[in-house]
Amino acid sequence: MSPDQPVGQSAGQSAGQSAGPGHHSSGAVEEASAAPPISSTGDITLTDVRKSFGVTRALDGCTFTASLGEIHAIVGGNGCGKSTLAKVMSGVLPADSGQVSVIGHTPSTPHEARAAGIATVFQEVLVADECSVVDNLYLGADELWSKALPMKAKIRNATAMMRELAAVELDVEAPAGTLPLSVKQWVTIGRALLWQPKVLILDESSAALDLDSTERLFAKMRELRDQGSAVLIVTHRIAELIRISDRATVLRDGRDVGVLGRGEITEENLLALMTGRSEPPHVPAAVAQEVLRHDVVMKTSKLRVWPEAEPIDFALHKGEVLGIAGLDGQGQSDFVTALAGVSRAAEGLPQVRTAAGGFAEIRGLADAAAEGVGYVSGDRKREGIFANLSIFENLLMPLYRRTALAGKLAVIDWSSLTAAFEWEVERLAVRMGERSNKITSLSGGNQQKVLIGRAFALNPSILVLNDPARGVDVGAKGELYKHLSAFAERGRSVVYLSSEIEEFVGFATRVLVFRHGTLFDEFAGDAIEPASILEAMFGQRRGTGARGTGGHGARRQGDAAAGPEAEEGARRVPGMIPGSAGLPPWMRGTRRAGRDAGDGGGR
Ligand SMILES: Nc1ncnc2c1ncn2[C@@H]1O[C@H](COP(=O)(O)OP(=O)(O)OP(=O)(O)O)[C@@H](O)[C@H]1O
Repeated sequence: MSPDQPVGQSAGQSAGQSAGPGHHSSGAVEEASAAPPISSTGDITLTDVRKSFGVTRALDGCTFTASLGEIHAIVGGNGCGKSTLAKVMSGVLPADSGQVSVIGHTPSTPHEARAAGIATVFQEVLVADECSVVDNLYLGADELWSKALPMKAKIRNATAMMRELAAVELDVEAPAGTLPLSVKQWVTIGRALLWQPKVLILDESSAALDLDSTERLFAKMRELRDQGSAVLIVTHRIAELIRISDRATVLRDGRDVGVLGRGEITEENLLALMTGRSEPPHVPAAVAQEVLRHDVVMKTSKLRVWPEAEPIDFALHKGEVLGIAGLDGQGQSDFVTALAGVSRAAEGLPQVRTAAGGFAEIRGLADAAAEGVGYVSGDRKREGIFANLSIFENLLMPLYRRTALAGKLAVIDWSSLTAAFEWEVERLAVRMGERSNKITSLSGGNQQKVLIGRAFALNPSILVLNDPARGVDVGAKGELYKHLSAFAERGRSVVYLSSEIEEFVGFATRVLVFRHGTLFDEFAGDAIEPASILEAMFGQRRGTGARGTGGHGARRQGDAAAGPEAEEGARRVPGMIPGSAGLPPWMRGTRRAGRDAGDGGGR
């Protein structure tokens, strides 16, 4: 640390000082208004920063100021330069020009940044799968204090840290590769927190976290802020951002276009600054009741996502936009991946209406593709992109065979492919350079748009989307809803799983809430409203009940009142450890309430 580094309000803790995991006690969740007043001194000051990648101007004269003791959001559309700004502050990328001062430092390497007390959690979940959790947590730490720390102490620290952050009892010596995405995300966050940073930068770090976990992350962020650190967050989850941020800086096309104070951070203001327009995104009116009278195009009968879960009788109608909600790990992801043929349910097969008017079973991806069922995953790294291929190939590869002239792969109809590419790229507003560039040259949100474009390009009759808008900016989300609604209005159907319940409002015609691996409640039309859906997710029935759902019996009536034992029993799944139902083997007896159980399927 340099001598002129401002000292945080708490703490007497210097950057890089090991606080140890035991230091990280969960603070009570309080609202942003409890924040200390923001100092006007620019503890973090970037002035007129420019950074280009070839012809792409990622930062084009960007100025950014944040203070110690605040939670400051960096917001903007996909590809506007947020991650680049985070990387410049973290010493990952050098600025081409402009001044960078982060608590008195201009780090030129990540190592320098870390030594100065700047810790960053990057957008992609960077975990070495083959290494243990403890090694992952201490990754990159060896040269400094952790070298002196005996392995036993590291294991103790790592166990305590994961217990506190992720609320799981982990075997921290086991390889991290088998962990679900949400727990891996906690490993990356834990790695940053081990340093008790003076500046913590979180780039889309709640994207893989469920509701409970996000609350724990918020508590941690507030704790750090109250201790005098600056917490900078990049997120597209507007509702979360409004709740947690003390200030927000909005970027557009590589420049800062406005700073909003606490009371000014509203979706309307953010959208106006991000897009330069003031009208909200167009969302067509719900056609909830009408659509339920349409033909059934997909159904399940007594399908069980887990062996001991209650069976699911479900019907999707022509023209429907069906939202799927639930706390993480309640079976909703297993359900939608089964619908799309990506995974198999424990019992039963989904059925889809065929062109001939009958129903065909979906046993796998080939059946799904043959019957026009498309799938978009929110976990693009694991289930979506081909990192070594171009943007063009990533969007259109599944079409190569279809468009091959005379049915031969060797003769590809490039002109129709190009037309399809241009159509999808334009309507999804993908911000990109050359189409031959690797897909990894795109920002995270733009990569996701390419995956969505791929699904549309296959012209499916049913589109199953598994949390597709992760990392997609609010403006582009509005566009996506518009395209999906238009798709449904043309007589197609949409199944849309989201971890952000606000996404359903004004978009879905019906929402099904999952709990304990089965349908728990249902909302349609005007009843689709975040607070009620949230209550249902936590076991309070507020909707019309899950119609057509078989055999919930007594537990359906008494779910909320049945008490912790009944709750635990209901979650028990064969092959899992009693008392930690829903948990894979790498988790031993747990205090987590099963809410954020690793949702291995489809994520
Ligand atoms: N390594 C790179 N090579 C080429 N272009 C890049 C590279 N990194 C970023 N870009 C481009 O710079 C622009 C800004 O990217 P950046 O990742 O900072 O955007 P972002 O605001 O974080 O977007 P998102 O919200 O989608 O994550 C984009 O157009 C992106 O394609």
